[in-house]
Amino acid sequence: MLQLDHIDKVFFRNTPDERWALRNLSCTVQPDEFVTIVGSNGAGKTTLLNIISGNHFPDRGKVVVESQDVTSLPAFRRARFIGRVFQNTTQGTAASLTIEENFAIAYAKGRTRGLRLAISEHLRKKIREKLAEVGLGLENRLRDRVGLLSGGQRQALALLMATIGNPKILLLDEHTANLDPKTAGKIMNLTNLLIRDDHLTAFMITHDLGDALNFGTRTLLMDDGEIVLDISGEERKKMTIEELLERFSERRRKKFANDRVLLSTETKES
Ligand SMILES: Nc1ncnc2c1ncn2[C@@H]1O[C@H](COP(=O)(O)OP(=O)(O)OP(=O)(O)O)[C@@H](O)[C@H]1O
Repeated sequence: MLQLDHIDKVFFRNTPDERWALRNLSCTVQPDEFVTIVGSNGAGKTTLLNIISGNHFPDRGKVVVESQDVTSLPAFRRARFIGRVFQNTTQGTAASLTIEENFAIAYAKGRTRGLRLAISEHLRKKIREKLAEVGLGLENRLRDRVGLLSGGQRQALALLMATIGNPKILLLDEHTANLDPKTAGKIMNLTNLLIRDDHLTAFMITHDLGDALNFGTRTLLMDDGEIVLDISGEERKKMTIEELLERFSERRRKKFANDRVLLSTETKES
């Protein structure tokens, strides 16, 4: 489904500030896989999503989606088959537009024809059905401005908008990090439902090691531009947070360092 082949991404190459965000990174992901990504500070997690989405191009290596080499395809051309949701709840939606106008834009994204923002009855019905499934009471508020909604409601909208055009791949960049635990739980349930029902191949960056192991089907642990651990199946089912951290230390000969990850682990333990 998705193949990342020997990817290097270097910022400020040949300057004193040279940064290797990704180093010779290879990874093959099958359809229906839901990959959670955790890593140390500056490990390259967001850069990895940017390489998949086409927001960044690799300095070396290939990105292949369903046997098509998309390495040099820009983000707007990939929007047809890739949806993305960000950490910032205001980033995925336009506050000054109504719910249905936001959906119309999301639906038109990546399509060469039908770039009109007019909303057909068919689309309106589809939006209502999707919103009703979420259970946030938004299905009867299609003409409300998105700026009036709560962070959780906006993030639910961002998720539905990212998937309304039937993408193949869904990228989630800490999309629950700015929400309170209860709302984050609801958004994760919705995420799971959408991934399962729409048969999406998904990637989710999280700073919560528990979520990384509990959600999805496979976990990548990253450090310094590389995948240190790639866990799935029975091994993953049995894996505890402590074991994950131990395995990291064994491999890298250092302690795992991500302030936000360690903070969220400590908060849960106390
Ligand atoms: N646009 C950019 N310009 C210059 N350097 C960048 C850029 N984006 C990322 N980097 C650098 O590349 C490295 C990887 O960054 P990235 O944001 O991918 O890491 P991350 O794992 O998502 O980090 P964090 O968990 O701390 O958010 C870091 O050293 C970062 O400073």
